[in-house]
Amino acid sequence: MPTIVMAKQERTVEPVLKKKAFAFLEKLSSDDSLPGLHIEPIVNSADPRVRTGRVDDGYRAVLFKIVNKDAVTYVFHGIWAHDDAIREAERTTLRVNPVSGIAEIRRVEVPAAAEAVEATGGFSAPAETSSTPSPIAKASMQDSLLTAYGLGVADLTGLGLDEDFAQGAMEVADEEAVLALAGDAPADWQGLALIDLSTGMSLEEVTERLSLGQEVDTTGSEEEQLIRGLQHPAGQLSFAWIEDNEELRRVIEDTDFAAWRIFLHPLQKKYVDRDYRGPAKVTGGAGTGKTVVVLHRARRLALQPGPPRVLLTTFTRNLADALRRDMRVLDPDVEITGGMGERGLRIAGIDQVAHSVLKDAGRDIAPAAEAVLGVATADVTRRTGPEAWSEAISAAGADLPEKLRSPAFFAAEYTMIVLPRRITSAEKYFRVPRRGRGVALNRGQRAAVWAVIERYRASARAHGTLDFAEVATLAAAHLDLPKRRPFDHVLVDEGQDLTPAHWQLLRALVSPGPNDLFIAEDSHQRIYGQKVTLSHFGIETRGRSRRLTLNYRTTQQNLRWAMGILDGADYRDLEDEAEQHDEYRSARSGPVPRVLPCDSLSGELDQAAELVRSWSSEEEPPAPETVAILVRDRFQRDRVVAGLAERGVEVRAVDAESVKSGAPVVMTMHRAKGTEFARVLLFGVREGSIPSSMKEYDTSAADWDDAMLRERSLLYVAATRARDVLAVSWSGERSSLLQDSAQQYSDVDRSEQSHGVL
Ligand SMILES: Nc1ncnc2c1ncn2[C@@H]1O[C@H](COP(=O)(O)OP(=O)(O)OP(=O)(O)O)[C@@H](O)[C@H]1O
Repeated sequence: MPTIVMAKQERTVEPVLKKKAFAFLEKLSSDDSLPGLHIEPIVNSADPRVRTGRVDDGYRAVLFKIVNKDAVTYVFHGIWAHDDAIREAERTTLRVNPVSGIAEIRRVEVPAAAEAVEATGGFSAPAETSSTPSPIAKASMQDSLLTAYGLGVADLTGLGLDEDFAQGAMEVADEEAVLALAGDAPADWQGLALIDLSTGMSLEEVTERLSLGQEVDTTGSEEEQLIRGLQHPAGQLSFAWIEDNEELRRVIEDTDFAAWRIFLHPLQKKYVDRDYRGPAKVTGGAGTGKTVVVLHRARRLALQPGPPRVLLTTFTRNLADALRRDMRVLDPDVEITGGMGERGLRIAGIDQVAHSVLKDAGRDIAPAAEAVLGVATADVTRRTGPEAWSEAISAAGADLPEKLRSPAFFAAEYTMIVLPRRITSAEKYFRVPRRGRGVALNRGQRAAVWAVIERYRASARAHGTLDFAEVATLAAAHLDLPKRRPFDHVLVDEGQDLTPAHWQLLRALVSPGPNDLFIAEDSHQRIYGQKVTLSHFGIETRGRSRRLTLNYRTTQQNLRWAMGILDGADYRDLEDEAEQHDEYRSARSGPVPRVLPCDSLSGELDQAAELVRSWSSEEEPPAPETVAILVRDRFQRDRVVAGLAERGVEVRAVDAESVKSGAPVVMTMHRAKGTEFARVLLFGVREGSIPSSMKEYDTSAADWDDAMLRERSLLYVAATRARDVLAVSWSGERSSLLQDSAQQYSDVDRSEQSHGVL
């Protein structure tokens, strides 16, 4: 039975052909001699392995047939109308790059005589073109980006890049030109290598990232070499081995061949497949495919024999729902279980997991409650409301210094110090080290603080409630006494937002050991809670921490603008290492973000209405639900929905529910975490809204700095939701977060705006 390898498609298969394409490939994978397939070689083709096959009367598939001993492999290149298919087949070759060993599909300039190819053993295709574009910005050699990094043509060809492509690369002077050239690279991996090098990455780093630099194995037949080339890690950017018919169906039926499901970056693939001796972590900017890695890895672990008990978790229920949907798309055959610790894969928000532990524990929760709260009972079903700290401060905070009368201070003190350290009495609280809290407390102040905490706990007990951090801490304590470990592997997405209680719970859910914890995080996207250092919770990822840097979601223009928001801020990751963002890059290009200042809210709403209208009246408008307006809070969200309705533009507020088709969406920036849209308007980016007034963080410089970092991150998260087009508006004073370099990349044109041109 032949094996099918899909080559990444430049064009999607037309919807009417999908069923036929699937039927064709299904037949081909069972028996290539079946009648009706009409697999035929092409006279005068540049590559003797090329074949065409009949999809229907008007369309043919172009394939390469590799016969390696008894095994037959077909590389599916695409489907074209009959005559185009023949032309494509005549001039296309599949070859192994002699330097990198990676398989590449190439076009030759002039169809070569088949005999000529045969005479060379059919392996070195004639006069290949790298389809290097000429309309790139040419520059003098001293202006070239790559020469500025000390690189020459030989360095690039030494990696395996085509000579003419390398020469073109030496002439590019700016990012736009790099992207244009990379988009037309002879092979995906060559384009990526160029983008990496043009951002200042060293040859060694590029070699490592793309698994280059190994001597090409020229042993065995040409067929064997081709198969190795198709299996090369960097070959996975362009070729995917299809395992079964179900996978084939999904690949064909998906509109865009769902690139993330099958064509992984070599680094993504490595982090999916690799076994780790303990906790491991993947970091990376927004849109670098961390979630994709976590999903593939969860699938791999869940499909192991046993099957093992696997948990895939994240910060919110919405995000967990999205992971569940994505897992169904990735592989509907992965069994998603509902119960705690059942064999198979469970996908749930971390607070849902904590709740399940307590629910399953029932009355057995008593020892944990005693250890965490100092009383042997806990009512586990209802949650403490957000007003509880204010009430406790009013009721028991008479002795508090003015600056400590802040619910934000108490929430942080409780989740960062009191709960993780299981403090149940004033005596213990007097002695606890409070490193990192940023505000020193003397004994008298500690007594005043503890009085409020006691009141908070007493009031919750009286109302029969627990807060989320208490639930997670109780769950962790329950699992630790004695050691109950409901999972074999735990994977975490959006790790930067988790609290100490969550990390204690995660550590308690799985025994330390191989592949125990796998964490995806981006500290630039922490929009909840305080900064946490993993090693304080028995989770040591040092030496097993890796970074993804290629953004698949957004354009380079949007990405640069978004990264400008982060400039100058001091971020640290979960290992307490300084974070950087200058390595992130995208291989896509698009318009520069629009910046739309307005004099009044009503003017800003006018602009938003006009913008959404103009997007929807384009020749090829985006699907309505792929347009989003992101705002600071729910109040503003409802105001935008009402304001646009008054202006005749129908948009839909989205909260906990998922996005429905049919109308542009308005959602808070917090809710937008983990989502993506073709076009995004950031609305109301003004001082006092983002960053907010920040009054409640006046208690300490450290709390204030951390809160400011979260505001910055929130705007970064919001800006990085945009795939293609980004616009930013405000009325009144522009947000100070935009004053830095984010502003300089933008396209502000007041004269255009004053004439109402968007
Ligand atoms: N190998 C790939 N090929 C094509 N598309 C990819 C690949 N990896 C990721 N993507 C796409 O890039 C986008 C971002 O991926 P993903 O959501 O995994 O990134 P992320 O790092 O988790 O982002 P964020 O931190 O912003 O949530 C998605 O649309 C995803 O489908």
